[in-house]
Amino acid sequence: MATRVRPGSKRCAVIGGSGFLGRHLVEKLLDRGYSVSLFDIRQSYELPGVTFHQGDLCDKQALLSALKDVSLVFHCASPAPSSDDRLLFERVNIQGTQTVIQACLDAGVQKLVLTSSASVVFEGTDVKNGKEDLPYAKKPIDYYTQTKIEQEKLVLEACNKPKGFLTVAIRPHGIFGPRDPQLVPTLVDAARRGKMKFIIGDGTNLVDFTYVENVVHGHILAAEHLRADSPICGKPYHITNDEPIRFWDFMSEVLVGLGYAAPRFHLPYTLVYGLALLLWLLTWILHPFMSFKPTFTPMRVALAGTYHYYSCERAKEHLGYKPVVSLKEGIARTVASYPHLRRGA
Ligand SMILES: NC(=O)C1=CN([C@@H]2O[C@H](COP(=O)(O)OP(=O)(O)OC[C@H]3O[C@@H](n4cnc5c(N)ncnc54)[C@H](OP(=O)(O)O)[C@@H]3O)[C@@H](O)[C@H]2O)C=CC1
Ligand SMILES: CC(C)CCC[C@@H](C)[C@H]1CC[C@H]2C3=C(CC[C@]12C)[C@@]1(C)CCC(=O)C[C@@H]1CC3
Repeated sequence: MATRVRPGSKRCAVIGGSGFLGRHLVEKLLDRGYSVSLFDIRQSYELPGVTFHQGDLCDKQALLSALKDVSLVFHCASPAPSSDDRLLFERVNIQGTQTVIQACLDAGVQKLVLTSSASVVFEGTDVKNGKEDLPYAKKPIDYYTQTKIEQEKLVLEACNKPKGFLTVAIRPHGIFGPRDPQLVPTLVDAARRGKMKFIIGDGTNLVDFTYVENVVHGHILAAEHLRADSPICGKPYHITNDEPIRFWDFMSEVLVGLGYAAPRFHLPYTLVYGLALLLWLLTWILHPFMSFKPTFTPMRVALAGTYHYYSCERAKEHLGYKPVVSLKEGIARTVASYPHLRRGA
């Protein structure tokens, strides 16, 4: 076992720090006086105060050099859900997270903050104001979510006060903001291909979308409250904007803000879900001969047509969490950050 790093040291590591959330987290940590050891499979930027370590988190030796003299680790790396690659999710999110935990123990790290997902309790049916005591999904919506469940269990079970290793999991939902490679680009791509004319279901389903800076704020609060005498050790926390919005109103605000028309015509949920399932089956059967990625996957249809919003009361009570950017402001900042995705650009 390595020597423990001085508690209270402001040197931390961000695994997945080159990604969308990771980079916002790194930027805020620097603002708050931390120095950052960034570990990622790719380098996307350089900043003073950040030491970049390139490597795969399944490689313990590579991790160990990034964790030297670090007391606090944020683990926010994952393959993208859209990669739809079961073996990759298992290797990185499950085996890789075991490696991260072992490397933290070997390096004498004291605190590990995992970015989990509120979807670990979502089975494709309505969740209204879901609290952290909901059971994990027995039938998760996809392989990505299945491995996020296993990953969260591993990290929370690794919390060990006698060993001085404390863990906590943050469960954000529908993260959006500048530089997001997923939500806004997928939406705009669908709009440009004329696929955003329809509302799935009656359009009244409420959903959480969380501005990235609120997610970052939740992570830093969790790290700074993680002490042996605090109630947060080994627990998961929902972090949302605390402003559930109709899924289709959110999509419309982003689309209209970027100059596209809002969806108007309604289609029954079960019809679209059935079609998406059929399409998914067809792409699976045909995948040896052709590669085709449908826009409307069963997972996206379930997310677009059901209620899924979560209570962040526990985070408010234990972490003093309160969103720092409202949904309206978050949408305005996001829309302004994508001039290249505007209609006609
Ligand atoms: N975006 C969202 O709406 C939500 C995200 N989350 C969680 O938040 C976290 C961050 O997500 P987000 O920022 O959107 O994702 P990104 O894909 O933008 O960031 C993840 C980063 O991890 C890197 N990475 C992937 N595999 C490895 C590996 N084996 N070793 C080292 N680095 C690796 C990625 O590299 P590369 O790009 O090359 O794969 C990328 O730089 C994830 O854990 C995700 O599950 C939770 C809820 C909602
Ligand atoms: C084509 C449209 C019907 C939908 C376009 C937007 C979607 C790409 C996004 C709407 C909800 C998002 C979401 C995620 C990814 C992007 C969306 C499907 C996650 C699956 C990302 C990873 C998670 O942990 C959960 C997220 C839930 C919401």
